[in-house]
Amino acid sequence: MIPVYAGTHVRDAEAKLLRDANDLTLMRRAADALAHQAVVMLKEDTGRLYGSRAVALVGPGNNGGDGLFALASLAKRGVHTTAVLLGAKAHQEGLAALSRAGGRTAAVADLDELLEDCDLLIDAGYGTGARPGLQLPAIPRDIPVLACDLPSGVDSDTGAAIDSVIPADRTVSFGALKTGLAVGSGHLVSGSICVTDLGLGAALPEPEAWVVQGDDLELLLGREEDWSAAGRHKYQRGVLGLLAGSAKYPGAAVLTARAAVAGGLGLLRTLVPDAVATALTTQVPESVPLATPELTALLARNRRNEREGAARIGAWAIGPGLDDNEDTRKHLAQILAANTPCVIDAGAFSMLEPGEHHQLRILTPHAGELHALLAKAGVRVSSRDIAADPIRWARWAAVAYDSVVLLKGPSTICTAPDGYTLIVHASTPDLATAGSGDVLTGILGTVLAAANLPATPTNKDVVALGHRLTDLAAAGALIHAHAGALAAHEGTVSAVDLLQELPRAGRDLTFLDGSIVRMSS
Ligand SMILES: NC(=O)C1=CN([C@@H]2O[C@H](COP(=O)(O)OP(=O)(O)OC[C@H]3O[C@@H](n4cnc5c(N)ncnc54)[C@H](OP(=O)(O)O)[C@@H]3O)[C@@H](O)[C@H]2O)[C@@H](O)CC1
Ligand SMILES: Nc1ncnc2c1ncn2[C@@H]1O[C@H](COP(=O)(O)OP(=O)(O)O)[C@@H](O)[C@H]1O
Repeated sequence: MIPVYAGTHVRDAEAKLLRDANDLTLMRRAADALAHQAVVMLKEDTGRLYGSRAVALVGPGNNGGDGLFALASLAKRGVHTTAVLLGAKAHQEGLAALSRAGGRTAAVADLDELLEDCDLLIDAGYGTGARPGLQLPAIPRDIPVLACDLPSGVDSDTGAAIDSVIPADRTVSFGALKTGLAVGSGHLVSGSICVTDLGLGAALPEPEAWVVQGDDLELLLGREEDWSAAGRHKYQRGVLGLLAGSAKYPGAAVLTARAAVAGGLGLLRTLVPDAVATALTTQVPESVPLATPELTALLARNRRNEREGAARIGAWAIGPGLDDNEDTRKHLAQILAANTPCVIDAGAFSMLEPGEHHQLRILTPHAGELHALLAKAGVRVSSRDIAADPIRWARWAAVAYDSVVLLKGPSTICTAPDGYTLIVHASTPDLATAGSGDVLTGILGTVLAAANLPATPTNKDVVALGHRLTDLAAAGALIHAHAGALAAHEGTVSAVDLLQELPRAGRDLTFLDGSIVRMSS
């Protein structure tokens, strides 16, 4: 897992380590890393270094200073370098270094002409010190862009980006991975990210979150396999209850059920309306229907069997395609009262109330659903605001609903009520396809059912269990994302394609590092 820090915290840590305002130790390290990546990109794009052309947008602060020192280093290696000064002032030592190395400066008015014959644009405009109201020049899409610390126009604390943000092909993040590069639009415009260690160490506070990598799966699942695992019967492998589907959305229940079964469940019990039952019987023959009268008896028996380590239903997946009506409200109330761990999605949100409870719950909204959940809890925030600062609003909902929240989107954010947060990156935008979320709910249900969690956490272990649940949520999102990557490799992605890739995805992940983030020193 890669730790993530708010950009302003990294900036504070850097300031703590410097002896005085003229100390250039960290800036030189940052500039070296930037120049190194510029060399790599120039060689990749042009096949040569000597005689290639690099232009840098240079802002008035230290971000611009990094850019000037990096350009100076490129100029010494035979690159034609030009610094386009964005403000009235620029880093003085950086300017002097560039001039000594034979680089030149130009005004913004000259930018268009310079870009006509440019192999690489270094965006050293604004970094962690950017304030709202930036004015940025437009950059043609076909020019390779290397961002210094973060793309200009991205908020390093939240991932919000202004419309004129300069998207990068590659970003060199100094000192640590910043939140603004890990989530929201910032994640989408950063290209591949290279983190450069500046030795900030103890000067940094606790990480704000962690980006999960492909090879973290085993750790997140926390399975302790021993010889006895092979002797488990189906109830011990995990039994999932499914409350989903409606006459309008029968397919959602089918997708969730198929995902749960494909994930390696012991048994699936399905509580679905008649309109869905036939589809389930034919399309998921492994599932066993659960009739309404049986539910009460089974929930009661569950409590007894739990003590014997073989719960009749170890977890519930609730919501895909579900209708808000009297019957489903009654079933939902019964299931929630039984305190079994559950994943709650889509159609169930309108029937959910904020407040404390004694149940392990994962809620899986997208930004629109999070908006509605927060509104019900008295928090007025638009979907747009949520997209601009997703960690913050996912945390609000986690507290308001006393649940782990898995906020869906290009970066999936899993957060516990105490703020513990994991981020999972999708490796393909093709995951955003109808039914993809239903598949995720099925995967999460299986992961929960297999985890053998206590039905009623005591106050003593509630924080630790919140973390465990967050880990499991991230594990599910990781498997889902990897199934998406495998399906995308074959062509376009549908929810059924995801289902087909699921068995391979879980197995692969033990060996893969699917991250776009690399650590370097
Ligand atoms: N600290 C360190 O030791 C290290 C820092 N490092 C690097 O420094 C970066 C942080 O540097 P920074 O703090 O100087 O801020 P930066 O992002 O250059 O921007 C500040 C300048 O922009 C201006 N400005 C801002 N918003 C504006 C607006 N809307 N419209 C107009 N102007 C605006 C602002 O103006 P002012 O507020 O002064 O009026 C100020 O002049 C960091 O990302 C990393 O790259 C590395 O070298 C490692 C060591
Ligand atoms: N731009 C994107 N790139 C990658 N993954 C995405 C993107 N947008 C959404 N996703 C993922 O796709 C899935 C969509 O889920 P959801 O919105 O619930 O779909 P549905 O309701 O149709 O099943 C989620 O796992 C989400 O994280």
